[in-house]
Amino acid sequence: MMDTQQHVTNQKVGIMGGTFDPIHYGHLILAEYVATDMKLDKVIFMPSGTPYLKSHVTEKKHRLEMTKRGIAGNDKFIVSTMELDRVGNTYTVDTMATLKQSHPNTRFYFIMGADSLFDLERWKNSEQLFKICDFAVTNRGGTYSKTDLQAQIQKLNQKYASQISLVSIPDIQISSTEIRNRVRNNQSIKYLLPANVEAYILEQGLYK
Ligand SMILES: Nc1ncnc2c1ncn2[C@@H]1O[C@H](COP(=O)(O)OP(=O)(O)OP(=O)(O)O)[C@@H](O)[C@H]1O
Ligand SMILES: O=C(O)c1ccc[n+]([C@@H]2O[C@H](COP(=O)([O-])O)[C@@H](O)[C@H]2O)c1
Repeated sequence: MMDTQQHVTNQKVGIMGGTFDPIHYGHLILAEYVATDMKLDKVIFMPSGTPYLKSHVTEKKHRLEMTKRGIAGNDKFIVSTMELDRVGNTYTVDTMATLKQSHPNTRFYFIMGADSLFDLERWKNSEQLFKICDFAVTNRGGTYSKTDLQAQIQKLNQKYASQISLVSIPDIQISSTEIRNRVRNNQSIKYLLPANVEAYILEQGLYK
């Protein structure tokens, strides 16, 4: 696991969780906007080890390398291998409980898109998760109306006393699925993700 200890004591820290298969500008813009709006000191990109709801996920070493390349050049962004190193299905509650225990004075914000918000109650031990960390959520490509999002946030905040904030970002329709499909179909993925990640995908022959 990367040593995050020295970076995150007594701070406000975002956790940008994802499969990152591959990382793209949607993830990066989301993390940057949340960091700015919530005045975060750091954002930890946390590639999921075994995302139990997804099938055919690319090897961990490739997703880690792409994530490292994707965040390069942003001093606020770091990568943790905590979930990649853990054995078994990846549950956010385990990650956040471990982080909270080792950094009791740090305020953690789990960052996510609206699709995740509507699944959140079905995540493992979500009631415990709501108590351990705050959430920063954004719309995703205009999928939900602002009213629906606000209603869902209000519902969860009332039911679980959770702290979920809505952050606005420009609508970005990019998804990792689309990038994988485009590579498979020999279509360009330029400008959907950082050039060094694109180069890595092509060098390694991923998603063919
Ligand atoms: N374009 C985007 N705009 C806003 N949020 C996004 C965007 N893409 C991903 N996210 C959010 O980032 C988090 C991690 O996403 P993930 O790594 O699964 O990427 P993805 O593009 O959704 O991948 P896939 O297409 O394989 O499902 C999720 O909470 C997701 O909602
Ligand atoms: O803990 C859970 O039950 C859980 C269920 C689904 C997703 N998550 C987390 O949500 C983040 C985004 O997931 P995904 O599958 O959209 O890449 C990632 O950090 C996952 O580990 C967590």
